[in-house]
Amino acid sequence: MATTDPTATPTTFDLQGKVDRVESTLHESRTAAVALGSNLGNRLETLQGAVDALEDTPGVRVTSLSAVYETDAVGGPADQPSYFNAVAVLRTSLPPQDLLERANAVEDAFGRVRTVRWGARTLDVDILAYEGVRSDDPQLTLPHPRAHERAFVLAPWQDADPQAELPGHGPVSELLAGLGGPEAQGVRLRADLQLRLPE
Ligand SMILES: Nc1ncnc2c1ncn2[C@@H]1O[C@H](COP(=O)(O)OP(=O)(O)OP(=O)(O)O)[C@@H](O)[C@H]1O
Ligand SMILES: Nc1nc2c(c(=O)[nH]1)N=C(CO)CN2
Repeated sequence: MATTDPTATPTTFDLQGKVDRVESTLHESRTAAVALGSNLGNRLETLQGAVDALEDTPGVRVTSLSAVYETDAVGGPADQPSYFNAVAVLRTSLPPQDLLERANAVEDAFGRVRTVRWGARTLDVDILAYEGVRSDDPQLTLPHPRAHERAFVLAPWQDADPQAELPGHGPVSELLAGLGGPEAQGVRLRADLQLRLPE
């Protein structure tokens, strides 16, 4: 009888997973750094929209924002428009994989089309680091495998968090200095532009 009783039928509903999520939302908050880039459309509006969308995510709070940098495109097809790049520092209770899913959803919401590797895009959202987590999973490599060699990442990251460290590589400020500073890679501060930290 018990097997036909609907109140006693096993279900695929993942109650434990749900409980784990609620628990993590309530109790655990970690620091993550996220790189934002845009070289198509209204670049500033898109970066601000991405910041707002991240802040609107349950379990995510944007705690610090960099200045806006205009940067020469690195890699991909020649003659791409320049990028606007920025970095947001977050406190989040989302696990890394959920944060990546949200980052990809925000890219999609801003019309990101994936065709050519490193091709022009309305919006790129990369997770630079998540607390001290190290992972070589190709779906989510942490820290970001190319962050240490990219002035378009390091210069805004240093703004948003002057004490930032890239796990396994050292202080962001030293990595940036080691590249010859922002200008050596065509990274220019746009002091006339600013992103707003959500209220
Ligand atoms: N730290 C990370 N942040 C974002 N995506 C990552 C990360 N590690 C691995 N990935 C994976 O990389 C895949 C390709 O991402 P994407 O197309 O945005 O690359 P890209 O930004 O063009 O290049 P790059 O990885 O050099 O910044 C994503 O589908 C994602 O699963
Ligand atoms: N200047 C600049 N170049 C890039 C960027 C970027 O955000 N800025 N993103 C890339 C893939 O993530 C590839 N090249």
